[in-house]
Amino acid sequence: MNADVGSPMELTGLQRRRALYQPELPPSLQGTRVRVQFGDSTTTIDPKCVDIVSQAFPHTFGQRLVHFLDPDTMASDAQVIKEYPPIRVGVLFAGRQSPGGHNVIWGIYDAMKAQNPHNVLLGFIGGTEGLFAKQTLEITDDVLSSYKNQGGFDLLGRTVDQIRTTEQVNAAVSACCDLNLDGLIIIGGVISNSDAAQLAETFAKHNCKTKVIGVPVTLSGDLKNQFVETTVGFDTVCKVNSQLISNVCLDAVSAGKYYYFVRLMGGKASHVALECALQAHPNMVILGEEVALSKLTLKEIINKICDGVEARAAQGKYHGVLVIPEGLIESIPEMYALIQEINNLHTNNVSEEDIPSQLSPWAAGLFKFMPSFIRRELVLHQESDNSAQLSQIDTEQLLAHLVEAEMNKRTKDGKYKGRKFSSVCHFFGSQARGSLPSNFDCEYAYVLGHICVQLIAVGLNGYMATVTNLKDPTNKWRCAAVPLTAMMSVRRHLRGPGAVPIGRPVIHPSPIDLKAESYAVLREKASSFLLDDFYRTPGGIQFEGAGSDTKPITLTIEGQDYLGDIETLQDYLDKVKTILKPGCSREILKAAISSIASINDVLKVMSAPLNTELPLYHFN
Ligand SMILES: O=P(O)(O)OC[C@H]1O[C@](O)(CO)[C@@H](O)[C@@H]1O
Repeated sequence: MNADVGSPMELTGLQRRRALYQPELPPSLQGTRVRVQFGDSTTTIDPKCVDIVSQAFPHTFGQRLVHFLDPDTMASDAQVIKEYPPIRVGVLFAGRQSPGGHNVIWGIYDAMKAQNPHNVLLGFIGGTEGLFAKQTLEITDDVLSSYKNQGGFDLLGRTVDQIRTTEQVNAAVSACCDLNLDGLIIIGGVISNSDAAQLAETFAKHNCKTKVIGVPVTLSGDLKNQFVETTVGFDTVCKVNSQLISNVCLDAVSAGKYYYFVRLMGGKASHVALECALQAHPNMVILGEEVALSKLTLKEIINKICDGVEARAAQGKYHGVLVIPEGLIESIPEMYALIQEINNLHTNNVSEEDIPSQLSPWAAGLFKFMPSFIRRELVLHQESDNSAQLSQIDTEQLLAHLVEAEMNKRTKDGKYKGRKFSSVCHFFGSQARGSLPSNFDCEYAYVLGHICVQLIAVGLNGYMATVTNLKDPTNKWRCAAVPLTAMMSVRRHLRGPGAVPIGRPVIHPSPIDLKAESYAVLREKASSFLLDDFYRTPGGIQFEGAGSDTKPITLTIEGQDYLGDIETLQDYLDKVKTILKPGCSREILKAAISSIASINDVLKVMSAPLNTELPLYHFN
């Protein structure tokens, strides 16, 4: 565990100002009389897995959905939380760092103190290992003061995101019993929330009083389903990465000599890459989900990139920006098969050094074809969910290396007559993950913290705190809670009726929906992105004034009533106001919005360079 955890660093002027930002609460959480309503009983998101999940979670499966009611909502069956006897709650960061995590703790603390000043909140220092070792820090106003609205997870730190083995689960149970906890709040992504479900089941089975609640916090944005719209940290990370990508784009076009290969952290799914591509408009983006669906081989991907380089060279352009998700490597069919073989060898305790000699002949052939740096990275020890360490595999360098080789070959064969291809590689991971959180993440996290405390007060176990309608202003957010088992499924071997479930039920990362509007928009723009250098500069995160309340494009596009929602576009319109004729009023802006007929029009406006004339807005 890191000795510096919990020791506040000196705050800069900006940080001190950020510490003063007070997130808002939606009406359903304001006041002392919070009301909840129980909705339908749940099964699981995959109807084929109902039996297997219910058997694995006999005590916590099938619980009902919970909704927090606005003060003016009439509901005769609403349960009013009237009494708040003193409680003791533990909280830990169980997943990877994600901006906004500290605000979950702040939200928990404020809600607990509002309920009963005698409530005690204990933070586990060092995440899961701190939980097993009962290493706690009592959260107080003083402790929190320099962590409000700040990035990082350094108030408590984290270690290994796993509470799974019998030994680990037993240690967690005895920590909660010894510390006499009424609630345990686990902050993290799919892995941590799956472990939270298991722990909740164990507590229920042993009639333990501790209630386990999960909070969706991961930069990857992949804990997303019919109940969870987005995760804490995704917005900030996409904003920071989009800024970095757009900086790189402007640098590329300025010098006209490099191709930048940018890999983005974000786990197996490509949510971060999709959002950043919609924000910054790089020349090319290759998403893992589309590669997996089309079963594109590594060679086909390289040819696709080289064709793009050639097409640009035909226009006299020798620069460009390619964005890929870190999960791309696993989506390439032959690489997936190789990684699976390596994972199986790890599971059988074969050492990193011995893995190459134990691969099957075809896998050994592919492994040998890889540059030595990739070979070294592919055999690294696994993540806590037994998958490859995606952050450690330099896929962008592999692509740059193979593209260069192919461009040289095309030159030699006389097919390509342009200038020599030159690349620069980047991996954007911790640069964004350690950022000051956006207003959206600050608020979302703080609200989730409040929900957790209400759930413990009602005595619920094995739930995740959720908020929907996030594309709208906070006063329209809908607070709720969903049983963790409702999000669980089991991977199946084959598609179709003969599919056999394998493995244990967990919450799986959700891939990008290739039928969704946001992906359609990206595809529609692909050829323009490739050839026109249609770069967009979203700039740095804004904390105050115009732009400070913008939400992820993917979130707002997928929101049901996006077109009718003036607030969502307002910040953007504030920015383009500078190009409108003098005297243009707010009413005219509103009229302009209501005249936007289709999503494509909206996106045309959003992607237009800021000095472009927008006839749509010239009303006076
Ligand atoms: O910083 P680390 O420990 O390499 O973790 C990186 C991993 O964590 C995540 O951010 C969350 O699981 C992944 O996107 C990424 O692969």
